Amino acid sequence: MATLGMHRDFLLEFAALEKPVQKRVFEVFEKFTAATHTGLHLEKLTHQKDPRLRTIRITGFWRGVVLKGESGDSYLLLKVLPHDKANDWAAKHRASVNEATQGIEIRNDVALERATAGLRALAAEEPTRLFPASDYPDKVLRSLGVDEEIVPIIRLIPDEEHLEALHKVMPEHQYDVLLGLATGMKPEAIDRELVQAYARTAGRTSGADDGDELEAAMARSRGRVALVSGPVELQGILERPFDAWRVFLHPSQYRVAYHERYAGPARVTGGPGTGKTVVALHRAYHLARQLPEDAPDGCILLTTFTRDLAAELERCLTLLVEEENVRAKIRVVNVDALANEIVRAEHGGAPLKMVVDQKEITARWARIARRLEVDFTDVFLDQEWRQIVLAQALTAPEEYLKAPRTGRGTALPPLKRLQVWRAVTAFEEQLRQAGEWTFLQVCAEAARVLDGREKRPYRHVVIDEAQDLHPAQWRFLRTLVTPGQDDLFLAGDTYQRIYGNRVSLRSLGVRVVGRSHRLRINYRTTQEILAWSASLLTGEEPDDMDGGNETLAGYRSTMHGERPETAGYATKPEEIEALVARLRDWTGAGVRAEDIGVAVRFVQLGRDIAQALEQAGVAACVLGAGRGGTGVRIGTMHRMKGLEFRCVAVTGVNDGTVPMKSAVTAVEVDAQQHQEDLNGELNLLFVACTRAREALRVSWHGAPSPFLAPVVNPRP
Ligand SMILES: Nc1ncnc2c1ncn2[C@@H]1O[C@H](COP(=O)(O)OP(=O)(O)OP(=O)(O)O)[C@@H](O)[C@H]1O
Repeated sequence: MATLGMHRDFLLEFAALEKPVQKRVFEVFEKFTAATHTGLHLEKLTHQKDPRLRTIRITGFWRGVVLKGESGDSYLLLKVLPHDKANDWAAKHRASVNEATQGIEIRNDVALERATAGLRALAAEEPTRLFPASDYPDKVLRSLGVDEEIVPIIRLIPDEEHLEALHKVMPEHQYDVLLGLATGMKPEAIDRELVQAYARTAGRTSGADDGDELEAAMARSRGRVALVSGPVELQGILERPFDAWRVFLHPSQYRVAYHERYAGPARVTGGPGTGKTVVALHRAYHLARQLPEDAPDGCILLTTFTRDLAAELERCLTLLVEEENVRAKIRVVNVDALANEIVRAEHGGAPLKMVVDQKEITARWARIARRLEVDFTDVFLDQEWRQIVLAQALTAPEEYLKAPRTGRGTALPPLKRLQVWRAVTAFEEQLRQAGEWTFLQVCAEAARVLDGREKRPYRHVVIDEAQDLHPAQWRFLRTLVTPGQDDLFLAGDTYQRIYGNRVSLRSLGVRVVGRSHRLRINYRTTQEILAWSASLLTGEEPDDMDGGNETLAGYRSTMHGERPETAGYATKPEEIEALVARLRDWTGAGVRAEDIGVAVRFVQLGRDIAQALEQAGVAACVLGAGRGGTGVRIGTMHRMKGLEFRCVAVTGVNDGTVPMKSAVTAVEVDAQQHQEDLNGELNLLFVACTRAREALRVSWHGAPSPFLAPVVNPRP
């Protein structure tokens, strides 16, 4: 049987075709997998750079471009284009095998020749070089897979912009390497992430050594080429062309997700949109397929922070895992709901009486502080309770007296600590007497319950959005699975931490040293949106939850689009009116209302916007308002976490609102906490902005948020 490979670009072009044409495409290419390809009419052009590129008729208007292996037994589907464009494409391009990765790569020879002439002329006048030989010797570039034809060209490039102009014409791997170097990655890191990753993730190679170079190269091109085993698989891929993440994992994603076995907890980190969730989903799938046959259903847990995110994970998992018996092995539920279920079962089955309203909790602390005459504010006591007492699971005053208070900015001598402890005891006692719980207490109790049992409920636990979990939640997660091989797999990004839960994984028995991997290519957002959003963070260096610092070096996107738009207004009604007009522009340009997100710092502004949209006849719904809905999605920045939209408008980014005063501890109460809270608020804005795939608009009324200073008044 012939080997059929599908290039990622082919799938993306297929996605944009009309249904009847898609059907024809399937009918044509199905024949390749059915080994009846000999009867297919593959046309050769008279003048072409690569004689192995052939075109095939799909309809009178559309043609496919196929790379035919020398042996005639393997084919790679590359493009589907209108007739003339397909011929033109096939005439100008050439396929080759990369020297470092041994994977297949395609280049536009004609455009490269033209670009070289242009760059030469430019280089005569412009002395700056992006890749001077003194910094990037030939030997280093060649070892990373930049070949002898490309090296002389890139020596002429003056800046990143000119490199980007070559994106679509030079071989993709070589462009990835050069962009990585240009954005600050070290050659060793590129070698590890882009070169070695390919070597380790070579796909199915059956028969590949028997002489067909194309088949072997396709098998080594993970992330760009998917090998298709037959018509059913072909149909499976073509049915959901927008979900390329199911099939085309980048090698740096693949090697993490499909690593055979980790000796202990492992972790994937990376900026927004780098595919951490995608990797977590594939990891769960991999683990489920590795289980012995007699493993019970639901023995792998896939979990995350909130109920909404868990629902999204569940939806994606169902897309990814088609085998029912494998899917049944994975249970998806959010951390708090699972802890609640365990505690509830332990305490007789009745629903737990939860205290969830933060205002109510703070008011209780205030009453206790007054009654006991302790001189601490309600906010201070609440933070001390959550961040020290619950975080370290302290149960006695002696423990609290000795406890380290890292992360808290006010020193507490022993007498003061005893005062705090009295307040904590009173607060907890009040909850106990009323039979009430807070979320974190439920997690702590669930951990206690499971700790006392011999058997752990899960074989593997995969955790998404791990950066926001509190130590009490980590302790609970730790008790769900026996420590050892593949026990915990974490996906998270400390730049997106918005709940101020600083944790040291090591101290919680989660050691990821040597098993932590960072993703750097953004698949969601354009480079313009990414660079703009990242510049908001300038100066902030988050920790990596493991004692080191995270870095944004090499974090990049290969997609391009418009620069984000910023706009300030005198009043709220004016800002909303302009927003409605922009949303109309977007829908008028063909963007579905559901693909538009409006992020606000507090829900009331969201409601005002929803009302204005309703009056303007634009369908909209406020996320988390308890009812589903259609139309433009309006949500608080917290609700935006984990979501993505084609167009995003972040609205009401005013001084005094972002950061939100009430969410930031006063500097007099605790200077360190004050800084942490400010970082949390900045991260929140970053999270909201990085939800946008194609267009981002940020607006305010009155004075703009101080966080916008780097972009609204760019420094010279
Ligand atoms: N290999 C891939 N091929 C195609 N699309 C991908 C790939 N990896 C990720 N994506 C897409 O990129 C987008 C971002 O992926 P994902 O949500 O997993 O990123 P993330 O790192 O978890 O983001 P965030 O931290 O911002 O929530 C999604 O639309 C996803 O489908």
